[in-house]
Amino acid sequence: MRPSVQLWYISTDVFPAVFSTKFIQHEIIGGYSHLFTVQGSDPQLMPYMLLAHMDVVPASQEGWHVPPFSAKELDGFIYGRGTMDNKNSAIGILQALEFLLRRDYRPRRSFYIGIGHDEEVSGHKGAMKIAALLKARGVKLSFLLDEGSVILDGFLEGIKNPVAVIAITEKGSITANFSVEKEQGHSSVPPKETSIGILAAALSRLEQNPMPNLFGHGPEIMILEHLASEFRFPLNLIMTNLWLFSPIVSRILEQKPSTNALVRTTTAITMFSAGIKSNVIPPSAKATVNFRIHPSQKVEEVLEIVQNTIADDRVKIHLQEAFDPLPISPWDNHAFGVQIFRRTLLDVFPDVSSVAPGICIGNTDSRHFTNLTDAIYRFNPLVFKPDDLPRVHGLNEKISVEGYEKQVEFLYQLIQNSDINKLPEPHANSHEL
Ligand SMILES: CC/C=C\C/C=C\C/C=C\C/C=C\C/C=C\C/C=C\CCC(=O)O
Ligand SMILES: N[C@@H](Cc1ccccc1)C(=O)O
Ligand SMILES: [Zn+2]
Ligand SMILES: [Zn+2]
Repeated sequence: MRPSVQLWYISTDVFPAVFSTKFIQHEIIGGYSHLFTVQGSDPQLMPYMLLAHMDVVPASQEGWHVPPFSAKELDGFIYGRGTMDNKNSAIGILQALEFLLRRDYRPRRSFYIGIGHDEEVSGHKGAMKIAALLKARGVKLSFLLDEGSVILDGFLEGIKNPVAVIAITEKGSITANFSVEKEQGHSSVPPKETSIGILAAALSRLEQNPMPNLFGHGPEIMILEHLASEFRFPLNLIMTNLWLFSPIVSRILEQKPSTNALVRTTTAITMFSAGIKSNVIPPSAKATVNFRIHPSQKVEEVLEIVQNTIADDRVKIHLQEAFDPLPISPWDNHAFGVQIFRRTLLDVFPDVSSVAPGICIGNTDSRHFTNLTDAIYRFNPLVFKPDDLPRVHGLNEKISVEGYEKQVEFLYQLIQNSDINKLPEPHANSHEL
């Protein structure tokens, strides 16, 4: 069935070579998502996949330097919702492919491009359907690359150079609805506790008692181990001796929200509603809490802690969505995807001094592809400074024109680098990365 609405930018007008090339098949999945199959010339080589999404979260009209859906350019930056998350990848992938095709490049290794339309609401109609279709076709992937981490610049005290962090797992998630019901009545004769008071106290206990700091129990410690030699003295000594210093380091990491997210299951009270009139005892109070689960925990363990912390059975818990952290993807010298990323980063980002494995603190469409490969990597070739992080889902999301060009260049090189059939022997130089 041909959907009635198609986004103008994924079209034959914008990407004429992509849409007219014989060895590329284009399909619309779930009404709006896109799947491109690029048939390589050598069927012996195992295919890979590039994933992106074109849907976005809402944007308020206030607080932006330019209207959030104008994509206006200001001082070398393109502003707009989706410029970092994740239209940059959706268009960047097609743009890189378009350039290669115009230069008559025929890939040797087949690959798939998936562009989802419902990532921000879990990807059940887009990415999940694409994954099911590929599975039904018997596809196995050598690796998959999606959004989820970036090149970090100035995030860690004591590291001078930008470092590429490639997420080898992503946190699990629980979205839980909490409610308290109590009898309605006249506010002149209030009970000792109202539904609002009971629920507010329970939520406050959740906030006041964060989940345990699990630094060292998951792959987050690998980030620091990989980056140890990047730190200036004496931090480098601390990072190379985490067996001794991890208690101090874990305390330091939990000070800032961005690094706190790496060391524990986070608790975010995101919605609250209650009350119907100023002189009516409220019959019910409701709240939504979003937990992002540390790689070393499971949904069940988190829920048990939640129950024990709330310790009040008048507070009812209803799960809206819950899934465990994702499996850990391979990270060693034989991991084909990692080799390709390293080499491509070396080609395109000479300033990046280190490539380290990390954790994606949000969730991505790639989590629907675990049946097709165990080598799922989440990485966008964008340089992030600390003040860029709040722009994702926030105000003034932007990408520099140069940054976007670098993203296209990265993908342009990555597609070509993936065409080697044998991994180069690791040599001293790439080892250091
Ligand atoms: C040791 C490393 C030090 C500091 C790094 C700390 C935090 C920064 C981590 C990640 C930032 C990267 C990406 C942007 C943030 C979240 C997006 C994740 C998934 C996106 C899914 C989506 O909402 O569409
Ligand atoms: N990617 C979004 C939306 C999402 C939430 C929860 C599960 C799946 C997707 C996020 O991490 O916030
Ligand atoms: Zn998002
Ligand atoms: Zn995203």
